Amino acid sequence: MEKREFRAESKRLLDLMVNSIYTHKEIFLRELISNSSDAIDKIYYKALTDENISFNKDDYYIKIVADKDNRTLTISDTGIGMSKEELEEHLGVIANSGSFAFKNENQIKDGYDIIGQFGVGFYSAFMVADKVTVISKTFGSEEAYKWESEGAEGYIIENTKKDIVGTDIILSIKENTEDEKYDEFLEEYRLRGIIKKYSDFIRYPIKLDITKSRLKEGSEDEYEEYQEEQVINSMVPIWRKNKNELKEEDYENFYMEKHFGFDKPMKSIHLSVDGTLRYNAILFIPQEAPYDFYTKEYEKGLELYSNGVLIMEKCADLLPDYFSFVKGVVDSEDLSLNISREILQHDRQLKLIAKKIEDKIKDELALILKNNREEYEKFFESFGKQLKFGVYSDFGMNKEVLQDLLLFYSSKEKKMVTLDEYISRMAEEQKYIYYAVGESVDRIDKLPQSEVVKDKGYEILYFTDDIDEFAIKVLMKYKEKEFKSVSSGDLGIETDDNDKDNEKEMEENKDLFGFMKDTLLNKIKEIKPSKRLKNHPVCLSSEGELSIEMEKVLNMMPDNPNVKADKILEINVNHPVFETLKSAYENDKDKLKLYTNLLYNQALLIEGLPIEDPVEFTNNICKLM
Ligand SMILES: Nc1ncnc2c1ncn2[C@@H]1O[C@H](COP(=O)(O)OP(=O)(O)OP(=O)(O)O)[C@@H](O)[C@H]1O
Repeated sequence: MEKREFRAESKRLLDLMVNSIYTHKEIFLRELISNSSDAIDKIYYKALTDENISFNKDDYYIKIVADKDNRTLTISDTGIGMSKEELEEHLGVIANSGSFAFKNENQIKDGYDIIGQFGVGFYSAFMVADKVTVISKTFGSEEAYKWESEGAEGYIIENTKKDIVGTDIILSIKENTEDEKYDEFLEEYRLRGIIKKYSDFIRYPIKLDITKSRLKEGSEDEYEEYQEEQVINSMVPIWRKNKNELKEEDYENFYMEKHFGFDKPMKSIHLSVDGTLRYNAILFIPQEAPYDFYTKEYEKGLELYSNGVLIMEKCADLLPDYFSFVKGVVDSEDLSLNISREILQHDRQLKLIAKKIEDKIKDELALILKNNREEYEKFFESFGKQLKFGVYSDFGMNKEVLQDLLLFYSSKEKKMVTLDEYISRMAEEQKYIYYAVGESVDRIDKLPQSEVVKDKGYEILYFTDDIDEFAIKVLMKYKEKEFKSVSSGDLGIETDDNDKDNEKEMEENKDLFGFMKDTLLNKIKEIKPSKRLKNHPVCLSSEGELSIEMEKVLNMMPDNPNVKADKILEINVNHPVFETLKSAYENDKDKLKLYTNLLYNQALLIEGLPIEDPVEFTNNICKLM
């Protein structure tokens, strides 16, 4: 059987390339600049291996010139250039990468950051140009050649003149259409923006003529415009610099330049990892949450570079949700990129980097917590909620990572404490870690439910964020100690005597409690003598997994699930009010109904729940008055 070769239909292929590989047209400049940088790298590499060639850094640069009158944009470089054959092979055959071949032929391994590998980037020029002219003179040759193409129809190559070795790529920029303003690729500010965005860390200077204005000579009020050549790119990225050479100020400036935030970062972390997986990263933990941090609009992610070229502005896979506040950049030459120079999904390297970054952030936060408590508390005020969401989400998968980074307000210490600090202060006989839920510290302080726990001298953690109790339910235990709400049915601190008393009271007043329960119909699950109340006549508690506070939070959700906690109305049988109830039961059942409703509504109010019928409530009070 005869084996035949596929014949690529170049025209169709080019069309496909131009129109479907890249999401943004502006990418063409990144691709052409990367090619120029590769071309200079190749001369540099040759100079390293051939002593007859000298490499004077100042002679190597990339220059961008926009000519609005002729609608051309020229990208020139002083790189290695292309011979006639190379023009033919590299620009005449789609998906033939001279750079890839160069790397293989010269067995280039580490340290030389040649970017090209697929042999397609050049054609992205046709996204913005209807004609592309390449004038090139290769290193060691006297001849120069011109390659020219209007895209699908093919190309021509002819002899031409060029003084210095290198390549000029001249793009005849397309006319504007209704949807697309190609003009912008001739504007200084736009070109500068694209260079800064994608090619800021190309290692050779990228020069652009910038229009400036000055007073005309001899005139006091007449101005004239003139052009000044400027290097646009920063060249050496801060993350490739030696840590010892950098001051905190340098990191702060970078943070500002990158618009990571308006605050100063709380912490900057510089990672330079060498080994099987090589990468550099600069990470920032901000001090303050951006205004949109807790909204759906906020997008997490780190800037991702490969060999100094921007691949992705916000690579979400590099950060877990609970550290979404972290800003920064990661640069690695070991990433697998796809043809449009985007990162491959599920890239193994990326996963490894992400894991290291996560560990590093966690360690840094733990260190700040240990060594600079005040600073950590400020951080926690901004981002604590996010850490608690982290404990709660993914079925508690990350609780181990996060539990020691949590802070809660303590009834005893009157400040934020860690779970570990709580445990270290626990009384020997204390079974649980107690918490109370409410809107604010002040409100929780006044909760009647917490009286017994406080009287015992036990510390209570105050949960004032909606997420708190949900997170704790997922955590379940900390160092073998379970969490217990002060409003839960069984607090685990009563003595046996107390229990017996309660049973006796329940038995003796069975009919009274039965009548009160019937009065409240299905509003409560049970009514019983309280084991926890001291000075207050009533309170509400709950049974089961869903607490009253959780009911409140869930019912505030947009898709209001209308859940109900199993509520218990607890009556303080040692309070004078109980005597009043008993005598009403004997003498005036209507009054007892009134009292029961009042007490129930009082309990709702203390709990921060709305009373069902405020008008009836106030009328009832008036009746009694
Ligand atoms: N300015 C230049 N100077 C010298 N050679 C160049 C230049 N631009 C392109 N080339 C040659 O043309 C080849 C094809 O370029 P192209 O941009 O299409 O692909 P690439 O850079 O190799 O790979 P990628 O698709 O990953 O960018 C390059 O590999 C290189 O050999």
